[in-house]
Formats: sequence, C-alpha cells, structure tokens
Amino acid sequence: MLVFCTPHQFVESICKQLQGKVNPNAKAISLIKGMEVKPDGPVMLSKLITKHLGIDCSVLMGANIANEVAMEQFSEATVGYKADTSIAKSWVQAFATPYFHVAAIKDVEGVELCGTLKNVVAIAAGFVDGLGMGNNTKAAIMRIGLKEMIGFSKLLFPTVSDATFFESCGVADLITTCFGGRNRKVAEAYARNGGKRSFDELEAELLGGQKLQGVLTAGEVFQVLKARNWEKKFPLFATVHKIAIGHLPPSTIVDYDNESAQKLHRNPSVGVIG
Ligand SMILES: NC(=O)c1ccc[n+]([C@@H]2O[C@H](COP(=O)([O-])OP(=O)(O)OC[C@H]3O[C@@H](n4cnc5c(N)ncnc54)[C@H](O)[C@@H]3O)[C@@H](O)[C@H]2O)c1
Ligand SMILES: O=P(O)(O)OC[C@H](O)CO
Repeated sequence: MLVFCTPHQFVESICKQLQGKVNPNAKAISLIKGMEVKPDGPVMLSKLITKHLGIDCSVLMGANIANEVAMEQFSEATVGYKADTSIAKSWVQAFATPYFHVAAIKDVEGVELCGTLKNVVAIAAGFVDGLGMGNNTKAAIMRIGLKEMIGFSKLLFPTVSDATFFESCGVADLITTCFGGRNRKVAEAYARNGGKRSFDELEAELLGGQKLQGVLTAGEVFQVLKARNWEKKFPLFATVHKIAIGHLPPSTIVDYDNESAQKLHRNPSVGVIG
C-alpha cells in the first residue's frame, strides 16, 4: 500500500523517481489536494500516479486539518475509489479509527476535485477576512465557491455525483479550510497588506517551510478556464487568480460579475440548481 502525501507541485517528480521500483500489484492512495494542467487539459493526481506507476490509485480527502487529527479530535474523511469495492474497503480499514471515521464512495474524480478546488475558495475566504469583512460576506463567498466547485467538477467529469459534495470531502472540508486552514491564513495576510507583499514571501514567513496549494491551484484552474472559454462561468475562481497574481486588488473579491454568477447557478448544463 502506497500513501502519497506531499504538496501537489512535487508529485510528478516523485513519481518519476519511483518508476520501475513499485510492485505492479501495489495499491496507491493520494491525500494530496491539487491537480496538474497539461497542454491537452487538466489531469487529476490520482490519474497521474496511475499513469507513471501503472497501479490503481484511490484518494482520501476530508475536513482534516493535520494538527487536529494528530490530537485525535473526532473527524471524518472520504475515500474516493474507481471501481473495485475490495480496494475501497481495505483503505477504509487502513485509515479508520474510533476518532477518524472514513466513508468510501465510487467517485474518485469528484472526491479529488472537492479537495483541490476548496483551496481556491479558502483563498477567497482569507481575502474576505483580511479586508475586515464579516461572517455574512464569508458565507456568501463560500456559497458561491461551492457552486463553482460543483459546476467546474461536473463540466470536467460529467460522472461526478452531487452527493459527493455533501460528504466530508465536500462541504465539511470547505468549511474547515475557510476558517482554520493555511490557505485562508496566508490570503488574509495578503489582503491585509493590500496585495503589496507576494504570496511566496508571506508563505515563507507564516508557514515555516510548509507549502500552500490554493494559489497554484487557482492558476491551474485559470488555465483551464482560459483554454475552454469558461472564465465568465466561474467569476470567483477567475477573480481569486487575478488577485493572487496582482492583476486585481483584494477588494475585488466581492466585486466580480454577479450577472455571470447568476447565469452559472441557473445553467442546467453545469448541473447546478439556482
Ligand atoms: N496539513 C494539512 O492539514 C493537510 C490536511 C489534509 C490534506 N493535506 C494535503 O496534503 C498534501 C501535503 O500537505 P502537507 O501539509 O503534508 O505538506 P507541507 O505543506 O507540510 O509540505 C512539506 C512537505 O513537502 C515536502 N517537500 C518540500 N519540498 C519538496 C520537493 N522539492 N520535493 C518533494 N517534496 C518536497 C517536504 O519534505 C515536506 O514533507 C497537500 O496537498 C495538502 O493539501 C494537508
Ligand atoms: O491548511 P490548508 O488550507 O492547506 O488545508 C488543510 C486541509 O486541506 C484541510 O482539510
């Protein structure tokens, strides 16, 4: 059993180092929240691991801020698996404890996209905090962000299930990250400084060697939006990226094209009910 848990930007190089050294019967699981964007489109990391190592790869995502899990405080997680129920059962057995409840669902892309995209929304939530706005604003941003997470996931993978977003990997992880995560923390500092200190500088100062995922993911999501002409469908995702690279001021996080957002919410082609 191989467990992958590293910042997402290093996965491909790690896989290349492992090539030819892994038993073909091994099973992998990725706890990594992020994706890669290749010239022909986005690639989920579970797929990248399978491609490089030729082994099955499930994912485990959820509302799991590491220090709280380490203190054995009750939390839940979701295993996303491809097809084989016996593999899913073995991962649940490997991870579950009385204080860490694990459920498995057959929606590997949906579970992985929840973990990936919530980091972009957490950056937006951090901007709201840094701007001194209150809980109503943060809740609004989280609601719009969740709608964009669902819409984007279903456009990329029509098999993604609505039910996935109500598991720990979905709404629960969104909530914990928007209130207690590192993405939120660094984005708050970025907005407090009016966007004048870079994310790289703030990450180094505030995270003591740990790595942010949301800013890179916002850039990767933006590449997909540009390539597919979806920018107007996902105004929050696009705005987070533009703020993070300094093309817009942090205050614009509540100032994006609301008309487009309303259209997204009512557009049945993205499977979102207004
Ligand atoms: N920390 C959490 O609360 C938490 C919870 C759930 C999921 N995750 C996800 O797990 C993944 C890993 O997060 P983390 O918090 O454990 O990592 P982290 O931010 O603590 O990053 C440090 C790790 O990255 C490794 N690293 C640094 N540079 C590297 C390089 N060039 N090549 C390879 N490895 C390198 C370090 O050795 C170290 O193990 C992320 O995708 C994150 O979103 C984290
Ligand atoms: O600290 P963050 O923002 O990387 O979030 C950590 C985990 O993803 C929460 O489940």
